[in-house]
Amino acid sequence: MKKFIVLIYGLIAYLVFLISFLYAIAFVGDFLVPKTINSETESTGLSAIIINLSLLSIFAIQHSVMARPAFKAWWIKIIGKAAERSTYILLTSLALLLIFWKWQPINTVVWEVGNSTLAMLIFGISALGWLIVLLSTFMISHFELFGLTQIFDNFKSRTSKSATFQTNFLYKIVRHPIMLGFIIAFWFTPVMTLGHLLFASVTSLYILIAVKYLEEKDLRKTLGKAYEDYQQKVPMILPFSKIAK
Ligand SMILES: C[S@@+](CC[C@H](N)C(=O)[O-])C[C@H]1O[C@@H](n2cnc3c(N)ncnc32)[C@H](O)[C@@H]1O
Repeated sequence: MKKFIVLIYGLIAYLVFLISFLYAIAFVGDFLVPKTINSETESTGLSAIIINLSLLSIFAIQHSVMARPAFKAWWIKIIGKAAERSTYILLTSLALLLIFWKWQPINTVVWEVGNSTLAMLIFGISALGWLIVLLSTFMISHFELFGLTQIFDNFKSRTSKSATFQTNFLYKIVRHPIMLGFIIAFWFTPVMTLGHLLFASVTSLYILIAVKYLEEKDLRKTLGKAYEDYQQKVPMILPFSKIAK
């Protein structure tokens, strides 16, 4: 019975992730959904900036703290190994939905591309960014990354194998294609408002810091020389850049 509950819980977490991921595309792209990054302004000036920075900080803290091995080791004792990743995904998705819900648009235009062909091209590049994000998750192990492997293995009383270290496909070009995809998706917009610029700048800065000082530190600890060699050969986030580290 407990295994069945964990299975349902993990499936719900994955569903919430799918909703938040699809909503993120429409939110950042400013189309289709009722509330986007450039919706009607509710508050202005400093209060909007403070609210938005607070929302992004909640996400950053949740996303970074819960991903650390020490936190995971402690948290697994409480929640159980099978449900750990699903819980992480669920809380990450809820933190994202909170951003979308409470985001304070600041609609001063920073740039606007008038030429419709160029605007479509920029929009297309942003869509490519989202596609890179999604495809890269499958290159690592989509179902393990989102906790599905763990809940199904638990249901079938099998031991889950952790995802293997990937150095092929897009991981041959950069070490963090998922993050590169996000950066492309956030920056390529035909209409850049101050609110969108704040969102793109803060998230990009967070990505760079989290990847360099948290994720890679953990990966070096776990994988040792194999990861150090990978760092020497493949650039972190900027494709074809000479300095890998
Ligand atoms: C959200 S994913 C992001 C992966 C990577 N930073 C990226 O942008 O493509 C985070 C998880 O991927 C794992 N990871 C990072 N690089 C990996 C690789 N080359 N192969 C397999 N797993 C990786 C990390 O250990 C972490 O559990």
